[in-house]
Amino acid sequence: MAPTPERFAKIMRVLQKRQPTLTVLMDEVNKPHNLSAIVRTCDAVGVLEAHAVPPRGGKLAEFEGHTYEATSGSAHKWVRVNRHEDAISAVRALQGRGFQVLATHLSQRSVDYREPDYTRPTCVLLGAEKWGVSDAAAEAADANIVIPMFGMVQSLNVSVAAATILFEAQRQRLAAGMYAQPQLAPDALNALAFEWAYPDLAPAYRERGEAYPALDELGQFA
Ligand SMILES: C[S@@+](CC[C@H](N)C(=O)[O-])C[C@H]1O[C@@H](n2cnc3c(N)ncnc32)[C@H](O)[C@@H]1O
Repeated sequence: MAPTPERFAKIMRVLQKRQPTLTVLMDEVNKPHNLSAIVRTCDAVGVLEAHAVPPRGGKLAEFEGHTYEATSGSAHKWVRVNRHEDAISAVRALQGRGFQVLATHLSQRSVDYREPDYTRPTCVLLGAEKWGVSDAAAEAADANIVIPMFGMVQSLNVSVAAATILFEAQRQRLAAGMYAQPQLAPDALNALAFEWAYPDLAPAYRERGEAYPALDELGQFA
């Protein structure tokens, strides 16, 4: 079914602000409501796709499926979560794609989370609720960041920490004009627009190996 013009305009507005160079890597974040809340914040900030190492012993179906839909408020539909086997290989893969990886980790080299330049391609590495980011993953990261804490409790909830850091990234990127013009390449933007606007039609195109329709000069799919 074709989306209403209003719905289609909203899809285009959102995609024009998506930030393919900003992401998170969730390392064994194991509470579904935390995963959902982080994905929801990713959507709000404009993260295009997120990354996760599923908790050990957790069921893949739970991680990829419906258990985190409730808290995400459907955000999981708009932010793809890529699965990785382990944190170190995920960090290396993201660095290989040009991302600086900022591990949320208290160490001798930790800096205040507001110090890094988030206009660079950036991945924020978030740790598991119980044991945080491993020392090995923190070492593999390009920098370690912390949100200063002045209370009796030592750490924040992981989804709260993610939101705090991602909105600092949003603040810096807004100031740099990165939401004022599309960060996605035109072909990628058009493909996502078709997938979001026609979720019932897009799979058949992919199965047939056929290119999606192009946007015409009116910004509609021909
Ligand atoms: C509950 S904390 C983990 C606590 C764990 N006992 C530890 O020592 O790391 C879960 C995750 O939230 C994030 N986090 C919590 N407080 C933070 C802070 N003050 N600065 C940066 N990240 C924080 C980190 O990603 C952390 O791995």
